[in-house]
Order: sequence, then structure tokens, then C-alpha cells
Amino acid sequence: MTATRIGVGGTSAPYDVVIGSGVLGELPGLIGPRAEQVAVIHSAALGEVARPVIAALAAAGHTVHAMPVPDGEAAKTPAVAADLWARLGQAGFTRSDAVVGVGGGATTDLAGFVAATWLRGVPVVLMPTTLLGMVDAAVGGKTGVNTAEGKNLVGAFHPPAGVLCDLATLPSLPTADYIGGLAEIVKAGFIADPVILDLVEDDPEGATRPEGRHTRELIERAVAVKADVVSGDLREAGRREILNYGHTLGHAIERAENYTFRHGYAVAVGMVFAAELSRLSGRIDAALVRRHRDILASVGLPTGYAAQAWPRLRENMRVDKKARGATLRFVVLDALGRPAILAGPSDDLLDAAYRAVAS
Ligand SMILES: NC(=O)c1ccc[n+]([C@@H]2O[C@H](COP(=O)([O-])OP(=O)(O)OC[C@H]3O[C@@H](n4cnc5c(N)ncnc54)[C@H](O)[C@@H]3O)[C@@H](O)[C@H]2O)c1
Ligand SMILES: O=C(O)C(=O)C[C@@H](O)[C@H](O)[C@H](O)COP(=O)(O)O
Ligand SMILES: [Zn+2]
Repeated sequence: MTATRIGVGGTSAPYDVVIGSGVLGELPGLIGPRAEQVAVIHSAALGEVARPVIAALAAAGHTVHAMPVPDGEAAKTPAVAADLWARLGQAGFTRSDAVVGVGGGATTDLAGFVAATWLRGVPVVLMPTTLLGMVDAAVGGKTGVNTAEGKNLVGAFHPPAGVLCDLATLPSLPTADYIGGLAEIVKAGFIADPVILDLVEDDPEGATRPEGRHTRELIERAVAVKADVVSGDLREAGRREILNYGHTLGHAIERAENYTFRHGYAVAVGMVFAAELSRLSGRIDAALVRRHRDILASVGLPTGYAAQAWPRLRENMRVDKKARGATLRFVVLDALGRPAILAGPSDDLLDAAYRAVAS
């Protein structure tokens, strides 16, 4: 099947998300001839996945520096970023050199952040190798690292020069990680493209596999939602906030679990919470909330979280980036595909919504 290209605009340098099997050949073109040196940032656990990337760049004449980092969320720290700055400095990286991030969303968020901050910004090309990375993390230019105080608290907007989604990398992804990516796909369905929900409901089992009947369409639709939203609001001054559906509670759970709980799983719980907030504030009916629970459960995502965690989660939500001062702001739904902001919900409303997800 030929590659699909989805354009992302809204910046002085529009770029494409290329989706297909065997798209590695496009990489040198995205890096361009100007870059003498290229740093390939990848999880140490994904050496086999990074090897052909490094070979392709070397064959194109670049001096390649493989920069392995800890796996997954363990790499998304200021300390790992500082270590990479040191490695770039030792290699003499200049503004005409480039970074390539290969891996899941944690690795591409880190690689993007290092590219955004090194010399105040060098080009980065992202090669997501998880479902979540392809449909969400690598697209849109949000980069960052976590701190002890919260998720993604340090970061920058730094759009990539291009995104290569090689579907051939997905079969080796553990099923649990694949399913985490489905949470962001389902999110895109609830906030903007309900056909996504129909496709998952048509074949929930297939949705959990790279070879599923609707996999390609699910990926392309989710990328199209993200591309459309970020093209209109790169810096999250308004509409981009809808991409945070489920994330206010989701990020609070990730922090409570010391970043060992998969992002997509936390967002799944967060979406049920946001749906309950929507229902309890009179915006949507119980059937739409049930659709959240049913569709998430049908692909193996969690829909509840420990009752006793609530005081801690409430505290954690205070650092959410959508908050303004002491006022918490949540993405909720006015209807399917019609997201809205709920600002400053009462304590009673929040408590009631959490009781509905507490297990
Ligand atoms: N920047 C954004 O807009 C954005 C959007 C959504 C999520 N995120 C971030 O993305 C992160 C989650 O990303 P994730 O779900 O990809 O998790 P992840 O990056 O932690 O990767 C999950 C696991 O999959 C492994 N893996 C990756 N590709 C593989 C492959 N092809 N074969 C075998 N194993 C493979 C990794 O080594 C890791 O162990 C979170 O930090 C989240 O905050 C960012
Ligand atoms: O791209 C966005 O905007 C998003 O909110 C997408 C989210 O799925 C993603 O997890 C993002 O990293 C969350 O950003 P944050 O600003 O809430 O840290
Ligand atoms: Zn997310």
C-alpha cells in the first residue's frame, strides 16, 4: 500500500506526517543536505529498531551519533535531557545539524525537547514506533519532560521537520503498549471524529492489533484530527485544549504512580471522569457516558481507579497546564464531537464525578 501524507500547517515550516510501511527511505530527504551531523536519540531497548535508521543516515553521508537513552518514561527527565545536551556539546553540534527521535512518545517528547533547547532550536525529525507516538505524540510540536511535581511540566513547542510513521515497526510492540495508543485514538473519536468510534465498535478485537481490519484507517483518522487541530492552534491558545480530553485526571494518575502507569491507560480513566463531569453538569446523557466505558473496556483499557487515591489526585490536578490560578479547567463534551471547557467546577461536582469512576 502506498504511503499517506497528512500535512500539518500553522507554522512557517509546514511538514508532513508520512504513514506507510517502509518509509525509512524518506528520512534523508527530511533531514536535508545541510546537516553534517545527526544525533539519533532512541531507547537503549530499541537498538534493533534504530539500527536501520542509523545505517540510512550514514549511507546518505551524515556523521551519525547514536544516543541511547533509558526506556520509556524513565527517559523523560531533566537529567536525561542534560546528559544529551552534554553529548551534543561534546560532538560540536551546530544549528545546521539535526536530531532524529526514534521510539515511543516518551522518547520522541524527549528528543523534541532536546532539539528545541539545544542552541535554542535545531531541526528534529520524529520516527514514532508506537501506536500512540504515531497518532499523537510525534505530531504537533509539544515536547517536554516530567518533573517530580508533575507531567510534562518543562517543555517547549517545537514542531518537527517531518514525521515518519513506519507501520512495519508496530508488530513488535507489546500488546499492552499498543492498546495504550488506542486511548488517544478513541479520544480523537469522542472529541472530533465519531467514525473512529464506529470502526472500533465494529471490530474491537481487531482494533488491538496492527493487522486489524481498520487499523490503517484508525491511524489516519486520528492523525488527521490532530493535524487539523494543531494546524489551527500550535501554542494551545484555544482549540488545541480539546486534545487534552481525559488528561487532567490522567496526568494526575501518572504522577501518583510515579510515571509507571501507561499514559494511554491513565487517559482512558480520565476520559470516563471527564464524561461523568459532562453528564453531571447536564451536558450529555448517561448513554454517551456508557459508550465511553463500553468502547474503552472492549479494547482492554481501564475505566476506573482506586477510590482512596482521590485526595492525592485532586492535589495533583492543580499543576495541570489548563488551570488558571486556582481555577481548574476541564475539557468536557457538550455532545459527541462537541468538546467544551468546564471552568471551576465545584468540589461537590468533582467528588461526584470521581465517585462514579472509583473502583
Ligand atoms: N507530545 C505530545 O503531543 C504527546 C501526545 C501524547 C502522548 N505523549 C507522551 O507520550 C508518552 C507515551 O508514549 P508511548 O505510549 O509511546 O510510550 P513509551 O514511549 O513509554 O513506549 C512504550 C514502550 O514501547 C516500547 N517500544 C516502542 N516502540 C516499540 C516497537 N516498535 N517494538 C517494541 N517495543 C517498542 C518502548 O521501548 C517502551 O518500553 C507519554 O510520555 C506521553 O506524555 C505526548
Ligand atoms: O497535543 C496536545 O495538545 C495534547 O494535549 C495531546 C496529549 O495527548 C498529550 O498527552 C500531550 O502531551 C499533553 O500535553 P500537556 O500540555 O497536557 O502536558
Ligand atoms: Zn496524551
